[in-house]
Amino acid sequence: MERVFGRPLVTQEQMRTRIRELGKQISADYAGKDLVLVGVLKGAYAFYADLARAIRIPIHIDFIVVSSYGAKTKTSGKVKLVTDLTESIKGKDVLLVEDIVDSGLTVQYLLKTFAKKKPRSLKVCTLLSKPDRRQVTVQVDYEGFKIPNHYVVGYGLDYQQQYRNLPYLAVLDLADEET
Ligand SMILES: O=P(O)(O)OC[C@H]1O[C@H](OP(=O)(O)OP(=O)(O)O)[C@H](O)[C@@H]1O
Ligand SMILES: Nc1nc2[nH]cnc2c(=O)[nH]1
Repeated sequence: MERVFGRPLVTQEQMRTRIRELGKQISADYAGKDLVLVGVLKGAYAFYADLARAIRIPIHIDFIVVSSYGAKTKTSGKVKLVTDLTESIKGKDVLLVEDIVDSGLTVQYLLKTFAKKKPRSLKVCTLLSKPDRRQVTVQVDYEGFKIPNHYVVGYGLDYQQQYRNLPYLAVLDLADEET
C-alpha cells in the first residue's frame, strides 16, 4: 500500500546547508588532530556520506552497527552491538556520527563502550535530536536540527527497514499503526 507522507520536515536544501556548516565547524575544531569519524549504522549512512565530504581535513573512516528499535517505533531499551569497529581508536580523536538522538540510550551505550577503548577525545555529532523524548541525559557536541516528537523517516532513517533512501526527512503517517 502506498504510504502518504506529509510535507518534508527537513528539506534536501536545508540538509545541504546545515551539513556544510557542520563540516566547516568540525574541520576547524579538529585541524591538526587525528580524527576518526565513526558512523553509527544503519541510520547514519546518508548523513555520514555527506558530512564526511563536507569535512576539509584528513580523516579516518570507520563504522559500527547497533540496533535497538527493531521493527518498532519505540526503543526496546536494549542496544544490540551488531558489528564492531574495524580499527583501534586508542589515542585517537573520535567523533561519533548519528542520524538521530531520541531516547539517548544508543549514544549513552556507545559513549560508555568507546570510553573503555581509551580514545584521546570522544564527541558526538547528530543530524537530528528529539529533546522531548530523552530518557537519559547525553552529551551532544554537534547537532544539525532539533525536531519535534514525531517518528521520522528518510535520509537514512527507516520504518521497518524502508524509506531510508527518501532524500528528505518526513513524518511517517502512522494513523493505522502503533504511535
Ligand atoms: O536515542 P535512541 O532512542 O537510542 O535512538 C537513536 C537510534 O535509533 C536508530 O537506530 P535503530 O536502532 O533504529 O537502528 P538503525 O540505525 O539500523 O535504523 C538511530 O539510527 C539511532 O542510532
Ligand atoms: N526512523 C526513525 N528511527 C528512530 N530512532 C529513534 N527515533 C527515530 C525516529 O524518529 N525515526
